[in-house]
Amino acid sequence: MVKVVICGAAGGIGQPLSLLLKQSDLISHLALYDVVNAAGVAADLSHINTKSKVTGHGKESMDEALKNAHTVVIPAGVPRKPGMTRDDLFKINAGIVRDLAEGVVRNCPNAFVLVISNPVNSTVPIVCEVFKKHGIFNPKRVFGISTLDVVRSSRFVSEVNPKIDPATRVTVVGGHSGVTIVPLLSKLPHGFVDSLSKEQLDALTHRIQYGGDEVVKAKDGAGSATLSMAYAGARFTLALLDAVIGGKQGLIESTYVNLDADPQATASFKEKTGLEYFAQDVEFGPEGVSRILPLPTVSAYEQTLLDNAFPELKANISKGVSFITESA
Ligand SMILES: NC(=O)C1=CN([C@@H]2O[C@H](COP(=O)(O)OP(=O)(O)OC[C@H]3O[C@@H](n4cnc5c(N)ncnc54)[C@H](O)[C@@H]3O)[C@@H](O)[C@H]2O)C=CC1
Ligand SMILES: O=C([O-])CC(=O)C(=O)O
Repeated sequence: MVKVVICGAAGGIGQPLSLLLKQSDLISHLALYDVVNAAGVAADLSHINTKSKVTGHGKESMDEALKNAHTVVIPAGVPRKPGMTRDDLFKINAGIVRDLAEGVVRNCPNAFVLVISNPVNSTVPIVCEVFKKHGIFNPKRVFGISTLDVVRSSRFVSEVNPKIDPATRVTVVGGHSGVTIVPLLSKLPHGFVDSLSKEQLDALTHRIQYGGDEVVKAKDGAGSATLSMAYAGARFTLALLDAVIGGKQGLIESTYVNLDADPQATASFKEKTGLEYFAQDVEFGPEGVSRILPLPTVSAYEQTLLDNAFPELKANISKGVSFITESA
């Protein structure tokens, strides 16, 4: 029995994400939780003739939704409007994510938890701190979904150089906001980076780091990326399930994790940077994180991007941590 719960399932991301996950035979029960309209979305999806059962759970039924879940995906919360940063969402989304994490503690303490709600750089530490407080923290099972940064990088790179297939994976490290998003383009084939002028490389890097803003601006007050995020979220969730349930080996995705998920691999990085969380390529295994891949040798250009990312990332992490440790 593989029960996957989507928290925020009736939202802009939640609906298409639920639709994509409904297509997977790895899932036997898709439980849709939202404070509004969960029943309607569930009734609609439940008519699709794939294997999983679909149930809807409204405002008062969080515990019922989360009971014995295998995997919990969290796109609950408010999205940005033009002029806002992801950090501006902290005020509302921090409490939403904390309450959902408390629900996980009560109902499915061994679940894999996949966080989409922004600001991811802070909401993942919030989930981890709630779990630490209750003595159930397993860093191999909590993930910040930064896959959209990888998806965008692949797409934008292929637009700059049509020789590069849009399915080519780009390693993106750091975090999920502005300067903390660090694409390692020097690892791409066909001498990709060397073929670009400094201006072209700057423009491409900026487009990847601020891709979210393009969508926020185009939607003009009606929210942020939902469809591309649902695609990225489904890709991540299904890769994890393929490894955990399907036993597939060698599956790798960039994801924002607590570095204790692989203490040996990350000890010297942690000591050098003082960071407890970082997005990096992770290989999945039956326990979730099987290993965190070593940070590849980076170019001087990428080292500067990393140096710019570290202070902001550190501030985002401590904001999330103190939200839990300094509350009564
Ligand atoms: N990690 C990433 O790459 C990305 C993250 N996001 C983030 O995802 C979040 C959701 O975005 P959208 O789906 O566009 O927003 P939305 O407003 O369309 O949907 C959010 C849903 O969450 C529900 N919700 C609110 N409070 C809840 C609670 N306490 N429990 C359960 N459900 C609750 C709402 O009723 C709504 O249906 C935002 O924080 C956004 O910034 C968006 C795009 C990419
Ligand atoms: O930009 C936003 O607010 C939503 C998001 O995280 C993204 O599209 O990468």
